[in-house]
Amino acid sequence: MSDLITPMIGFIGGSGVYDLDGLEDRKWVKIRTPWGDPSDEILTGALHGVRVAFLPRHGRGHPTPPSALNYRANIDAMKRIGCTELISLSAVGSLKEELPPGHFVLVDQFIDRTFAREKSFFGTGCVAHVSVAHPVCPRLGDALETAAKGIGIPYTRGGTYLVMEGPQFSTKAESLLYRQWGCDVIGMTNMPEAKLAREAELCYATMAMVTDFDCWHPDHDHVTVEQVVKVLFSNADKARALVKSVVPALGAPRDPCPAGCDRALDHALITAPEKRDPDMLAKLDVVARRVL
Ligand SMILES: CSC[C@H]1O[C@H](OP(=O)(O)O)[C@H](O)[C@@H]1O
Ligand SMILES: Nc1ncnc2[nH]cnc12
Repeated sequence: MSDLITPMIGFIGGSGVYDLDGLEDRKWVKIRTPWGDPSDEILTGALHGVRVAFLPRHGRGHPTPPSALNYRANIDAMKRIGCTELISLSAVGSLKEELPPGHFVLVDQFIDRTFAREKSFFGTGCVAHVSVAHPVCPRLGDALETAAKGIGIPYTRGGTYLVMEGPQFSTKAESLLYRQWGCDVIGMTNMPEAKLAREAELCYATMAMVTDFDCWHPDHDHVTVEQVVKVLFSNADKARALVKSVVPALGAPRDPCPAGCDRALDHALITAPEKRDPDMLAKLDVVARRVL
């Protein structure tokens, strides 16, 4: 029989979600990582006795744009503080008429069009290739779906999130192309975040919260921050309600992830032990501690 895991639920709050209310024993904690500093201190506490950690992705007050985020430090810091699973709360544009502003999408796939970011904890001195064929943990998806249904949030289960580099919004030609590709929503942050969560063997899921129709839409010739912010704050209130509902559902001691997210590195390392760089291994102390 395997040892049970006592979960600590990590939330990465996107645009509009800079704090969590209702936590017992609230404390903002500074975490340093071998990859540099995360976006901000991490808020720790408990909800209904379940340990929770929260990181505002862009920092409190939103000082950091998507391309300048230290995604490696963010994921490492969340694991270092003890998270066993990560739930991202993200603002997105909609690429489908049937996903209007205010709608939530439990995305299950990503197309990564980012190009100016560090995308892996591994590299020269310790090479690893993990599978991201299924980047979202279905167990977290089930819990988020039940919570969304329970509190009456309009949602869709399943969808593809196109991750663009930004910070500018898309051109109309790009937006139309992504629609042809069958993408559902568009944003700037969930890659390489989801890939890094997989490398760090953390279960990961995103609740994508639609703020606007991207510029493909006949009624939305331009996306503007003003337009986005109008919807952002009511979405953020729903997201905070979602957190309160999903945490108790995920809090019980559990078996290892049935989808294997927490064993992603089992067959990923390819560098021979005698060729591994000790400095690199030292940096991987938390991310890859189970296999090194
Ligand atoms: C303020 S709209 C653009 C911004 O919002 C999304 O970020 P996040 O996923 O952190 O909510 C989007 O990806 C852009 O970074
Ligand atoms: N239309 C859009 N494009 C990219 N990122 C977004 N975040 C919110 N709306 C967006």
